[in-house]
Amino acid sequence: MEFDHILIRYGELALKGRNQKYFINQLQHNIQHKLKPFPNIKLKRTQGRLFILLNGEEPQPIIERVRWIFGIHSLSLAIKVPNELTKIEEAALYALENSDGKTFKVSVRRVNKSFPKGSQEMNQHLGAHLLRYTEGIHVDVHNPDVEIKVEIRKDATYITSHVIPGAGGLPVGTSGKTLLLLSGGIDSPVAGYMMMKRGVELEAIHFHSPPFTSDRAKQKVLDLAEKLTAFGHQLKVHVVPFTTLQQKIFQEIPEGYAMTVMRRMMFRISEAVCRKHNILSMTTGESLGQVASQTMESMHTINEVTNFPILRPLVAMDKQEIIKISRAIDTYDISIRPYEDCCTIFVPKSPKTKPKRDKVNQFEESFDYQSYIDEAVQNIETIVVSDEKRQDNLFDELF
Ligand SMILES: Nc1ncnc2c1ncn2[C@@H]1O[C@H](COP(=O)(O)OP(=O)(O)OP(=O)(O)O)[C@@H](O)[C@H]1O
Repeated sequence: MEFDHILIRYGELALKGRNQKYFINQLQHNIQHKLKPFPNIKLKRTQGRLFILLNGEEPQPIIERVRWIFGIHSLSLAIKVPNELTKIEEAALYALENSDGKTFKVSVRRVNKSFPKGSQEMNQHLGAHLLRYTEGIHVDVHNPDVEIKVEIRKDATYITSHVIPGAGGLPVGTSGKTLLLLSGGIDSPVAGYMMMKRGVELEAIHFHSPPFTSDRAKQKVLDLAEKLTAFGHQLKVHVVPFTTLQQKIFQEIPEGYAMTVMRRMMFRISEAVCRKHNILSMTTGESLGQVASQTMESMHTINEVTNFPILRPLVAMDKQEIIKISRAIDTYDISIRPYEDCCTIFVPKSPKTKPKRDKVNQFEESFDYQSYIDEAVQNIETIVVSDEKRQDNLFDELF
């Protein structure tokens, strides 16, 4: 006897009513993708559950990959036996003996109503059986060390003990797509992660100003993107050549307003990329009050240039909370590598904290920025970062 399956529970999905099928199909697709390196295993779907049939594979590396897939509520190693009482008894005993529990409880769910014993009767029967064949182990129905769960289904019975928490959220791909403005800093990768957790697929855009920002700075962004693929499949990173436009801004716009204009140009370019790739929103790592450009007035002035939704999942978070997540998703060490950001290189030490829309509009009239935008968009380099190299999704701290 051995644990030969992994049972996957998908909590929040159960609430999605008529859309449930669509959500589960996407979840199944995402799991299948992550399990490509294990050709022997099979993924099966029955009412309300997904099962991974291990076919002799070691379970631990598979659990490590699967538990980071959004939409999964929890996982358990499971033993599959025929719907026969003696087999169920044997498997329940194996599950209990392979746990460290000193106290236990049995919870039977009888989905298959043609099984002759009811759930309550089975609880008592299996509880008594386990007590008879073990020593020094007691029943505790309120706070057991281990809960032996028995699901009697149509095809077979599945017995589990430990419950491993999953990543929660919604399957990536079920909530549309957003364009993540990905700098090399701490915040924007965290913002990307938060959106993926709500089921949103990402493409990323990065504004690069060579030779003022180096290849190292670009590589840093690609490394961050690669970390984010742990939660999805692949990530397209659109690298925008930003030097000419930035230099022009620096020449034409009064110092205090250069930062605001630069952000507005970023959103204009991002919107063009969204339109081209059929993406309906943009996401930034802005958090209110964190720096001069992230005041309410500044957001108001910057937002004026686009009517696409700008999602700011970190807007009300403290820096410490953001850092905690960035450590947990393993982007922090990359984000703190020293690098040059296009925003900091050209921009004055003291940008206006309360930039006004009418003033900015007036300043922007000083040059034909649209031609610079068009040129930047035409020369975008798109790099696809995939999750193929990733085998080790070991971010323990969040859960
Ligand atoms: N070079 C860039 N390329 C793409 N997006 C950028 C770039 N610079 C800034 N952004 C976007 O603008 C947001 C605000 O940037 P800013 O530099 O003001 O803040 P930050 O707190 O340092 O953010 P981060 O830690 O994400 O760099 C970033 O979170 C990111 O979404």
